[in-house]
Amino acid sequence: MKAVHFGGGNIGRGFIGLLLSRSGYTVEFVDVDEQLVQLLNERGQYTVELANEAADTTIVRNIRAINGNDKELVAQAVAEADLVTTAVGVNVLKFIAPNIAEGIRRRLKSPTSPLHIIACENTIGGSTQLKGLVYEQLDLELREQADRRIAFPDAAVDRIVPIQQNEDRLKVVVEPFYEWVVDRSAMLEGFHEIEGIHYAKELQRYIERKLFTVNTGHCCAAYHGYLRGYQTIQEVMKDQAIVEEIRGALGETGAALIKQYDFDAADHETYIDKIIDRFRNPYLTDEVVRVGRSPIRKLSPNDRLVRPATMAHSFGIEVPYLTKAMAAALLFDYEEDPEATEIQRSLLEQGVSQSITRYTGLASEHPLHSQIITAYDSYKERK
Ligand SMILES: NC(=O)c1ccc[n+]([C@@H]2O[C@H](COP(=O)([O-])OP(=O)(O)OC[C@H]3O[C@@H](n4cnc5c(N)ncnc54)[C@H](O)[C@@H]3O)[C@@H](O)[C@H]2O)c1
Ligand SMILES: O=P(O)(O)OC[C@@H](O)[C@@H](O)[C@H](O)[C@H](O)CO
Repeated sequence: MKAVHFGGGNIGRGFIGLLLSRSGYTVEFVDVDEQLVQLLNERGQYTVELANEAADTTIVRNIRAINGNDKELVAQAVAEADLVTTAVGVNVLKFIAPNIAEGIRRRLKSPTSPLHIIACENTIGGSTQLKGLVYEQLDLELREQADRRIAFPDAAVDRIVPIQQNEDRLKVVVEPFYEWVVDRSAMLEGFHEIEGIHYAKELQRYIERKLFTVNTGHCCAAYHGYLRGYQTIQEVMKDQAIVEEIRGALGETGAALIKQYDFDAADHETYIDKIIDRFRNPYLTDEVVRVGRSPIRKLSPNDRLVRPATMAHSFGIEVPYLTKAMAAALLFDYEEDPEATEIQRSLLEQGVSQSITRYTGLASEHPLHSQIITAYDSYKERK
């Protein structure tokens, strides 16, 4: 069995590649990083180390790689694959879609087996988004054929994999915890179950619980941590005042999730505690600027801050901690992050009120809008 995985980066190697290889797949990574592609091909294997006391190690074998710019090779790989997965970043999906579409075009010329394409990105409905981008490239007849033979099941993936600082360029240090949930209802008949994936009937509750707890908490840590000058999430978690901000925000998202999905309140509290412990993992060094990366994406209406806040607001739940985290996100002025610099330019040229509307979608008359401004002004004064 052959899996083609787009994005041989941290989560690609440290989680998706590892699980697929363990399940008997030959994994072909597609990446635009030439050096990475060359090394993966030279060695045909890499090491995954767990961030625990024993530093447990696994060698991932049966892997190779192709350059994402080689359109011909990528399309052919997709045409012949048994499974396609991605972990490139949600904003990159549009760049890989044309090659996936070409692969599908070739594949549909003969009666091959069904294909599942799973986007493992931190977003709601990532595979559905990818499907939309791929279908834009196909004519109606091919789309109808693809509807019968190609599926795009949505997924939620959870494992903290920081930016790597190992001497060995291919080695990845990952936290021990992992969760990969895939929408069972979207799988085509006869699919081969992958060991370690939980196939769930209703994915929405899993992805929202993950994104609005793990990722909401994580970005609160990053944005408040950045404001106070910390470099790593592990340092941030030693600051009790920030831990209170995180707990406050997760109390708000938790209340909304419990109302929306009827989660058991005690179980959800345990889920939050476990996540906060994961952020503290002393065997990891996770940079604040990685976790805070792409603040425009993180402030967008359907992402980890605004969506749970509007959801909570619609249930009559107050969200002072989430609005404070949004204000802190606006002040994330890390110069190497193009989205951070774009926000800073907008704040300078358009002012805070217009920038909030532009990035969060919250109109100036929305009650949360003024709360963000109040928090922003107080943080700005302290800066
Ligand atoms: N790292 C984590 O803890 C984690 C956990 C869960 C989900 N995710 C999600 O997984 C995705 C990837 O995150 P990451 O941390 O692994 O990032 P990363 O930067 O380490 O990896 C992304 C990889 O994609 C490659 N890439 C970029 N453009 C490409 C293209 N056009 N074609 C092929 N490859 C391309 C990059 O070269 C890089 O190797 C993101 O959506 C992220 O939100 C990350
Ligand atoms: O990848 P992002 O930029 O959406 O979010 C940064 C981190 O919160 C994220 O990568 C987590 O480490 C991961 O989602 C844990 O499962």
